[in-house]
Amino acid sequence: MKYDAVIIGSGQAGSPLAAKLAKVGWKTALIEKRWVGGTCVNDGCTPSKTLIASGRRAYLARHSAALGIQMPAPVVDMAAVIQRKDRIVIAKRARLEEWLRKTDGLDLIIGTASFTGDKKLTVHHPDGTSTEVEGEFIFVNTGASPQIPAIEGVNDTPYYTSTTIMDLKTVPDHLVILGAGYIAMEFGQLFRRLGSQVTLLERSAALLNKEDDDIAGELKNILEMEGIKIRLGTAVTKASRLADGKIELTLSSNGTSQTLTGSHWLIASGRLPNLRELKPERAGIVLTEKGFIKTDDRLETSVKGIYALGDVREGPAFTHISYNDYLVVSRNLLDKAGLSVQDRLVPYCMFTDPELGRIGLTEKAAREKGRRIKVAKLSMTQVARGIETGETRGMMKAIVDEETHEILGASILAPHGGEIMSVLEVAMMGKLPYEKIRDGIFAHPTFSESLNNLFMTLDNA
Ligand SMILES: Cc1cc2nc3c(=O)[nH]c(=O)nc-3n(C[C@H](O)[C@H](O)[C@H](O)COP(=O)(O)OP(=O)(O)OC[C@H]3O[C@@H](n4cnc5c(N)ncnc54)[C@H](O)[C@@H]3O)c2cc1C
Ligand SMILES: NC(=O)c1ccc[n+]([C@@H]2O[C@H](COP(=O)([O-])OP(=O)(O)OC[C@H]3O[C@@H](n4cnc5c(N)ncnc54)[C@H](O)[C@@H]3O)[C@@H](O)[C@H]2O)c1
Repeated sequence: MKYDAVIIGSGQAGSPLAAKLAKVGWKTALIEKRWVGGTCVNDGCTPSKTLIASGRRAYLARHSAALGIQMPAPVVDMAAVIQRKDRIVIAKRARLEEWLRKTDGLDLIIGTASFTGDKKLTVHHPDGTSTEVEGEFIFVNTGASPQIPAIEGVNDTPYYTSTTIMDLKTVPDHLVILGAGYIAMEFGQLFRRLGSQVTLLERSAALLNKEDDDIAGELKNILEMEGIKIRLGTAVTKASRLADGKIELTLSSNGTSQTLTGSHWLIASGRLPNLRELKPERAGIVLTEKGFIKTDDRLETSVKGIYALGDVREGPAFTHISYNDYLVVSRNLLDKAGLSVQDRLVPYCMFTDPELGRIGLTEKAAREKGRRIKVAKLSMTQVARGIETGETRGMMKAIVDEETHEILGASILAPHGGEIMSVLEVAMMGKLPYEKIRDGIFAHPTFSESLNNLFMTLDNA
């Protein structure tokens, strides 16, 4: 079958791109091997944030006495927690599938695509049949999957990934997590709040080494205060399953070796692109050193007419970035917009509690670039809204250019940190000098109002 556009993977770029191209009259095929919606809907943002909401309820119930409300200790009904997550995920996936199937000019093909040549693919369907497909344009949005490190014994030791752990029917006694990145932080806090003992094992000496030390340190304190153990500079050299079903990990740290036993093991050490089945080499697509698809800044691969979007490229792996990739590609192809992914603002939010909302440069990145900067900092203990709601953990931090006073970046470790960060993102989009935020009127008493106070700290700096 010949198409104008063939899109492989129905992730956060593939689905809207397929619908958009079909709508403007391109004969379009969207090939998906599993479930529409990809990682975000089925294994990522939607299920994890749904579970995290349950964890937060348990936490708030346990801490309500501080606000004068006495409650019995919460009982976690894990089966109900998982059922709620499944209901929300299934409904979201179903809505998306209905929309795709109703889109005129779009064929949703269920099966696994493999290149057979330049712009040619075979789709292997679940029933064992296959279809040959050809596209004038091809868009790869196949996403990424958990990376499993080559640790001795890993294949004979039961482990969970971020996908499989979201189907647990009982709360683990002791969850040991390999890694201390986004997934480890979010899931570590979630399971601690549901009642698990939690240990994070991170091989780097520093936590979240892309973030400023004060921010990473503050978050570490917050998680440790909740009872999570974080072991930095720790490598796992061997894994095994004990006779009682527990897992045993051999750890190496500072030249010494010791063992750690847990009831469950979650591997959260990064993700690798889904390319094994796709076989991009058959189309002559060049990969990066780390094995992701290499593109130019308009997302075209080394083969003209073949594009790569989302996590399958090397770059920030977020839903909103994949969606922005779709906008860049579609607007360039359809409107000749000349958009590029270079220098785009990349916001992100780690959904710990408090959240870490981030945008632009950190202090350390700005200094490494030799930028002349001022740094504004405010503890959440000084934020009126935080004091009133009993949520004073965290801090706000912003980096401004010493000369132009433009905001270069912000780290907001606070309740609703992602939302507060977005206020500063808009200021950055408009290239506002920080004084506009310092003197702007925000409703009282909101968290965002304290951005006045954050930038006031620069008055005497
Ligand atoms: C636990 C977790 C939590 C996350 N939380 C957040 C968050 O809070 N915020 C955020 O911004 N990001 C979050 N992310 C990251 C986010 O989910 C991804 O960056 C996002 O989904 C982008 O994915 P994508 O569009 O590149 O592809 P995906 O959504 O991964 O879709 C790829 C699709 O391609 C299909 N596919 C693969 N190979 C083939 C093939 N050969 N043939 C046919 N189909 C194929 C797959 O089945 C899949 O459906 C999270 C990720 C995880 C794992
Ligand atoms: N809120 C969000 O936006 C959100 C939430 C979850 C996941 N995600 C996305 O999913 C991606 C994957 O998350 P992740 O947590 O798996 O990866 P990550 O890259 O965020 O963190 C992995 C961590 O594991 C460590 N590590 C790697 N190998 C190790 C080993 N052998 N032993 C000990 N530590 C090891 C790394 O040093 C790193 O700190 C993220 O990069 C992010 O893009 C986003």
